[in-house]
Amino acid sequence: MINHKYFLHKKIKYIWNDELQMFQKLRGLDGERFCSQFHLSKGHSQEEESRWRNIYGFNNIIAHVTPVYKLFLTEALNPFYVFQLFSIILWYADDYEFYASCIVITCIISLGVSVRQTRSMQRALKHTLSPSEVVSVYRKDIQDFESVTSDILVPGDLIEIPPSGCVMQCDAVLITGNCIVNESMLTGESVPLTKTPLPGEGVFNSNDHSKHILFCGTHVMQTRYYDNKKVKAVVMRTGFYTAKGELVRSIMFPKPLDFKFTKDAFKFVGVLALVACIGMIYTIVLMVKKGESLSLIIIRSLDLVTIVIPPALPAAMTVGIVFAQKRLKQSQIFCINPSAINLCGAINAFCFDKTGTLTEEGLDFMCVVPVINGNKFAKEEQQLFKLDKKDPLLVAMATCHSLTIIDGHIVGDPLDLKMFQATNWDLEESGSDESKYDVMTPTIVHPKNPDIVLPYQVGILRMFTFSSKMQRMSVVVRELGCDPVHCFVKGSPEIIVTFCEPSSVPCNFQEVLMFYTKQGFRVIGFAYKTLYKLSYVKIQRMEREAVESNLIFLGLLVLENRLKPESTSVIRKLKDAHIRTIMVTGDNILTALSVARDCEMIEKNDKAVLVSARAPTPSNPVDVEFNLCEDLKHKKVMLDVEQFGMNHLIVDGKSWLNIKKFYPDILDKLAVRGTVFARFLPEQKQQLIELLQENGYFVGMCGDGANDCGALKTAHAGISLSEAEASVASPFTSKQANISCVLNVMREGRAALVTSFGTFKFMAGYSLTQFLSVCLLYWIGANFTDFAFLYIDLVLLTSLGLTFSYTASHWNLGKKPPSVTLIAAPPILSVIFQLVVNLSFQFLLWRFASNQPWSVVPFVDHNDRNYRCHEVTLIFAISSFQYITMSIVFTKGSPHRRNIFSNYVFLVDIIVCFVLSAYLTLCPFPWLQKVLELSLSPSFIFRVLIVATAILNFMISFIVEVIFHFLH
Ligand SMILES: Nc1ncnc2c1ncn2[C@@H]1O[C@H](COP(=O)(O)OP(=O)(O)OP(=O)(O)O)[C@@H](O)[C@H]1O
Repeated sequence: MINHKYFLHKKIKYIWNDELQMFQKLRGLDGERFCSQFHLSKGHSQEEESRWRNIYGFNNIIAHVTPVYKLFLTEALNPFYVFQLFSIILWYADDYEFYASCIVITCIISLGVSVRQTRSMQRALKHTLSPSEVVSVYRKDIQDFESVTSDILVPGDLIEIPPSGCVMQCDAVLITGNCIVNESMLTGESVPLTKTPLPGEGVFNSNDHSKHILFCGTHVMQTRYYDNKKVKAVVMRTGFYTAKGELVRSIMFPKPLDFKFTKDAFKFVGVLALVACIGMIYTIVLMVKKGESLSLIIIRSLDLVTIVIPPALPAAMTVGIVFAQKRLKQSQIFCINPSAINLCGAINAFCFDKTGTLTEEGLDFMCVVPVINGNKFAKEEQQLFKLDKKDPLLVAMATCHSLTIIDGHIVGDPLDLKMFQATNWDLEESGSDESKYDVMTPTIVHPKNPDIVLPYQVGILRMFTFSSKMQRMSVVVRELGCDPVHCFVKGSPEIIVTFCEPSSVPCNFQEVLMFYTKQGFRVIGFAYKTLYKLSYVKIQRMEREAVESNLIFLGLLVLENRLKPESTSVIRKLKDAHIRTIMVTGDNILTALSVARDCEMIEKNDKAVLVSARAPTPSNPVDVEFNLCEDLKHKKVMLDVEQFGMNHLIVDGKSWLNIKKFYPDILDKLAVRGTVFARFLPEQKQQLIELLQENGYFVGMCGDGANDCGALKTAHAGISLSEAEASVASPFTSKQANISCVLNVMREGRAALVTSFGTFKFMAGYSLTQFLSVCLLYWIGANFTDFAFLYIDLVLLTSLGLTFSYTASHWNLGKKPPSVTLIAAPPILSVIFQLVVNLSFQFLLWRFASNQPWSVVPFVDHNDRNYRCHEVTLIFAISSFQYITMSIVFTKGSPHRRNIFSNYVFLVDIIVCFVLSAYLTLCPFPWLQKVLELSLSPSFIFRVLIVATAILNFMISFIVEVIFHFLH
């Protein structure tokens, strides 16, 4: 047994590296190594395996359900409860026994609730994790496969993937055979993918070779290998180091979000601590002057600290998030990182993927445009049966895809599926009848209604899968009984022509391409070449570059990709809310522009300006052009983005790359003004999001495919449209397959954010006013009674508890009357009143929300600090005066002094209230604009309600005062 120094952090092991003299994160076999090493792997012997297990541990992802006592202890040690404990001791020492006892009870209850919540979350997570399965693993020592449970697997093991498929229990590199997998857990995309064996040469890189990796938790639906040989894979990562492990870790330990609001909240708590210090000094000076005992001075001054810093603040601020998450779940939107919900409320730019997100996943076949006579486009053809069955373009469409048959149905990429259906050919997977071929092929295709005498069948011998980064895929095929093999390549037309002999590309290629893309069609290019005397083995060894070179251009396939019906209205609503909408897509720039116009991202009368940039040359040191898209031929060269005013800039991936490299000073402007970013590679999508974030935007991203993963992860709020309930790709996953989930997420985000703001203000205002009152009372030689504290804190807490879920904030406190009969009345009245007010506020909020979702938020403009400050000041003022009024009635001081003071404050209270109401409703000049803007929104009603609540509370105070007067 090897002993190694290590520590575990969030389920990941960090091992001491003697050479580097530092701890290093443990990795699987994804470190630096050659691809050939995987192919040469012979697995482990049992002894080797136990040595590896000593380092990597068992291959299981276990989410433990922590015992209650442990959870209780862990929770009790959290600073909030430690602070509470300190306060409770202090209160007991200060003879506030009853109050302290009540707080002990509430603490125990709230501890119990949070322990229960954590346990139910842990149990739910545990249920989603599947138990270990039996796998067949190769043993070097016995030179054969043996069945073992998956939890003993270690990196380097050679395993067999069963023909009927399985759920992967580890990350493994495929070395022989093909696998059809569903990776929705990983990418959100539920289209079956074909995984092919790792090439034999080159340096292994887990990102670049992801098409050859079977990821843990993904579903292998079927495997393929010739002659029923075993499909083998080498285990690369196990346990929490795998893709599924990463997902579970991201649920268990969500990424802390760097949100300004949280930072500001912490800063504010710092300010409160400062206020507490000032209070302490004030108390010490005051009490020393009055000649109080040392113990009393210590207790009273520390007491102030417990008042100023509200210990329940962090807990209270998350309540809005909990409710938002629940409601999101009801609308089939799942969230694995709840703290991202608050961030959604601050989003001011939203990026959308095009295909499958704004437009339908499925496509409609429009036509093909074949090339004839060497290099001329023929007329477009909509009826493919008119083409000869051996026409290379038709054969390319029938063979160049990654379709497969599962449960008797042809499945795969929607584009491939539509293209194949249009050919009216049949697809057969290799089965019993493999004798037809000199070598066995996994898939054959042939025209429907085959010619019995001279059947025409084509076998697909090799496939290079589609990758967004390469924008193409290719196949090597051979006609049954014939020698030559054909290589067919299909992909984005711009890329395909770069691999073609220039003489085979029609000279009007750009014009024809533009003709279709301008109308919003999705255009795919085809090319091919023929090779002779290639054995099956040679074909299997061919490099992708050898297949995809010196090609002959075959023609174009035109498909229609319709807009989803919900897209336009959602985009319009986002624009109404002044949220920037951006399209970032892998498709052609003109197709993207046309879709952007259709969904009104670029409105009818708006101008779109195409930005194209090339590398500088000595004669042209700044080669950047800005062309108005309506008239591409008329080149309008300008160098300053500013000159285009509010026009929409559109740019493609190539120009973006050049701008990034050669003209970085205009990159920021481009990101800020750009509306359509087309032909973007997955990493460019991510770069754009990062750049927007650097420019101060809170960015959301909605996408559906594997090519959006990076962007979804980087965005503040990534929403993945997927059938899976959770994917590692993004914090949010929506089962609604359209972008209306964006509105839901943002609405809930805004509501949660407002609740957090409100709760924060309430808690801070509450503690500050209590602080003021107590300071005042110390000054007049009095303090709250035990019951007064209890009443203030508990009534408040009760009303808070009842209304947390619904309201942003509330500022009213009850009033303790002098006679026993009236003691209960104001608190009950107050709670009922608060409840009614808040429920009606909630009702109004949601009523308005459904009609005009974007006006519900008081903080429409988050950057307007003045506006926020004013609001805080107002509410502080109201609550302070109310609090002071009430505090005087509760004092332990002489009734005489209390009365005089009470009446005096009461009067000031009413005057202030009147002034504030007038200020709120009439609003002087600098505010007029804002108030008018807000007067239609419930936030205005909310303000009126606050004032009304305040007035009613004063009226209650007044009645109590009158009764008090009569009683004495
Ligand atoms: N199955 C496929 N085979 C060959 N080429 C394809 C295939 N699917 C897409 N392409 C080409 O590759 C390009 C890039 O594809 P990618 O999936 O990155 O983006 P997209 O689907 O066009 O758009 P979006 O990013 O909006 O989803 C496509 O525009 C198309 O020209």
